[in-house]
Amino acid sequence: MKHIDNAPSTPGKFKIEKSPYNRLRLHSSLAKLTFWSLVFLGLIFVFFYRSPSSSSPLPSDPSRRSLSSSSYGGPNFEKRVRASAKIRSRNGISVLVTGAAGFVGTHVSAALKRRGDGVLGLDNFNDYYDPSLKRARQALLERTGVYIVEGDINDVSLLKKLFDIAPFTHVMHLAAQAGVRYAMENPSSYVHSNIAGLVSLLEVCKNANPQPAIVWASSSSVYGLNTKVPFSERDKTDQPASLYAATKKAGEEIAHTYNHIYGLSLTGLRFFTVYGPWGRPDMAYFFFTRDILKGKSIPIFEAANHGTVARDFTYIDDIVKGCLAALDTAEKSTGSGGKKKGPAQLRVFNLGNTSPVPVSDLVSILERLLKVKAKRLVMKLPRNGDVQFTHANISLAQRELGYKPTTDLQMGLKKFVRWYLSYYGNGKKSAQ
Ligand SMILES: O=C(O)[C@H]1O[C@H](OP(=O)(O)OP(=O)(O)OC[C@H]2O[C@@H](n3ccc(=O)[nH]c3=O)[C@H](O)[C@@H]2O)[C@H](O)[C@@H](O)[C@H]1O
Repeated sequence: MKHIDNAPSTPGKFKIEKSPYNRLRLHSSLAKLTFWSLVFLGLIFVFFYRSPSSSSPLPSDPSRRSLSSSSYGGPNFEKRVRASAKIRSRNGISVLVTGAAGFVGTHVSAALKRRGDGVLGLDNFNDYYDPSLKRARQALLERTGVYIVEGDINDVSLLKKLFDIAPFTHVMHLAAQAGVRYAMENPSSYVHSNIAGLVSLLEVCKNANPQPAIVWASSSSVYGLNTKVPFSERDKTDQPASLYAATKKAGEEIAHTYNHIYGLSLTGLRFFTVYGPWGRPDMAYFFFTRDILKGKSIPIFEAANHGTVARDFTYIDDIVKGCLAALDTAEKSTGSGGKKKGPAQLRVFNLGNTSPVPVSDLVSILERLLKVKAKRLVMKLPRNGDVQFTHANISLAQRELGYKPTTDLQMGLKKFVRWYLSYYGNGKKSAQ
């Protein structure tokens, strides 16, 4: 390094001297300079190629979120992937869970692991909301033996590599750009994750041998401006009210295509406003809790003419049961080598609670649980993609999956608040 420090900083500072001795010295200096420059460049090259991309915070630009698959590999990586994906129970399944550091992904991964299934997580740890919460979920899963590979669903070569190492029987696809209102701020992130990401995952699944069965997260938002309640899977879903909803609806159509052409077994689950411990800080119940504790006012939306805005809030444990039942009842894909060999299963289910609750009642329950009066700021429902109400008809899921939600909002929020206060230290530390 000393030689580099001593080297002239600009070529103009070189003085060409005429004597053979000086020429020799010059040649020798040039050789040394070239040698140490190469060593230096080599070190820079090694540093950039070997250092894990995770050491730097992920950029928020979704097109730059994908991590290079060249940074994955080696015997240690493969060993971890294999161990995590290994089935440890009779009749168990091996599941690739995308979005495993997310809210639903963490709970589903833990539940699968608990019953002896093989589980490998995949997550890009993006900064849509506080990544430290995702890291805490990751630590939780690691303790149960679930390894989360840090990578993006758009990284086809990484996905292929994972399928080469562990021939998954199932994929639980939960990685997505969530949030209804954020779609107006960052539309391209929805296209990147919910459309392009889904397609790259399905491309890899269709070529895998054997093809896995896929269960994935659609959304109640596909019902959009529907006014007929409760929402049934047979209802039309051609009036999405947000880009988020439109990308989830597009996902359902893309699923149809891959089922039709390649024989992939696909099950879409329309989740209805899922809440609970380890939840998402961008959701109303979560940031209402934070802001009530801080004494900040909370905006409560109401529809025209003081119309009630309501949601069919669904507790996470009920959703997990629905996800596991969907995996357990999924039939095998029928294709192989990218070719369809026969008709394959294609399903869509509502996973809701079937009892919509007005947002103002949600706030009242939180006030009681937190023992703090909320500063309510009632305002007109902004035109930002929100719909006035959601209400699931779950008879199909009941019949086919044995799905039966058991936790009402009162009980579910009690569990959430208990977790919130323990995680954020009785409100002293608070969610971002
Ligand atoms: O079922 C889904 O598929 C979606 O569920 C969730 O969306 P939503 O049902 O809109 O939940 P969430 O934002 O918690 O707002 C809850 C209520 O509070 C109202 N709300 C919201 C914000 C606010 O400031 N004030 C307010 O009254 C608001 O009008 C609404 O009535 C997921 O975020 C989404 O990713 C997707 O999975």
